[in-house]
Amino acid sequence: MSDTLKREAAAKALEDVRPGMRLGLGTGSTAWHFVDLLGARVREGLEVICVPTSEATDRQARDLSIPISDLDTLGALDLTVDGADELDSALNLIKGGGGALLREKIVAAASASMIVIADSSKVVETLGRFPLPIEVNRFGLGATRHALDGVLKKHGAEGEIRLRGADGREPFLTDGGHLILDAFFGRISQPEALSRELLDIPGVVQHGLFLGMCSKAYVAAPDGVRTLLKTN
Ligand SMILES: O=C[C@H](O)[C@H](O)[C@H](O)COP(=O)(O)O
Repeated sequence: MSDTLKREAAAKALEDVRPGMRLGLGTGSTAWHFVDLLGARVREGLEVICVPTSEATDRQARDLSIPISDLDTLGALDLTVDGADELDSALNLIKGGGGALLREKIVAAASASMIVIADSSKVVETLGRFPLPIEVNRFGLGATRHALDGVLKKHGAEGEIRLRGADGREPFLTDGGHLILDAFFGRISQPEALSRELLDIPGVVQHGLFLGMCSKAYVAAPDGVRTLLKTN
């Protein structure tokens, strides 16, 4: 996705921001543009209070003098704007390509609504082409992988599970100090059941399926930005 398209989707989401809102700020290269544009509006006098979903977004927002708070102080938010790795027509998502899925899900769940900004290449008929990020505790990794293998098999996964960043280097660590396992499903035909089964594994901290959380998506393409709304 070109930066121009990312910025166009981000600019559209900015139109939904009202003075006084408590905002969740997403993570990733598309959310970066939203935070950047929001920073310009804050400089012009827009009053909002924001909760970032990662250390990276926290740094970006502070550099732009965007007022920052946290969920301990605010408890609930009005709106979260975030990117996604995949979205389907029901606005179910795969997120976590950048490893921020746990904080992103906590912040989105605390928000009255969630808007996703993305380009049209992220829209899929069935989720699962993008490897599903699964955040796991370091302790008991072998047992967690073993349990995950069973879940992947049951759901007809086309591929395997990979520990992120582990190819000869230190594995990738999330902001919460956990590991990420990327699971290659190919297609996820029963996302709700898969979500429950993953969360039933004690070593799984969270996964990147965001089901029923997103209310609206702005999808940018060369011929303009489309608005997708949650139907159910
Ligand atoms: O962990 C990262 C987030 O879920 C991102 O929002 C997601 O990976 C999309 O990122 P990008 O906008 O860079 O494609």
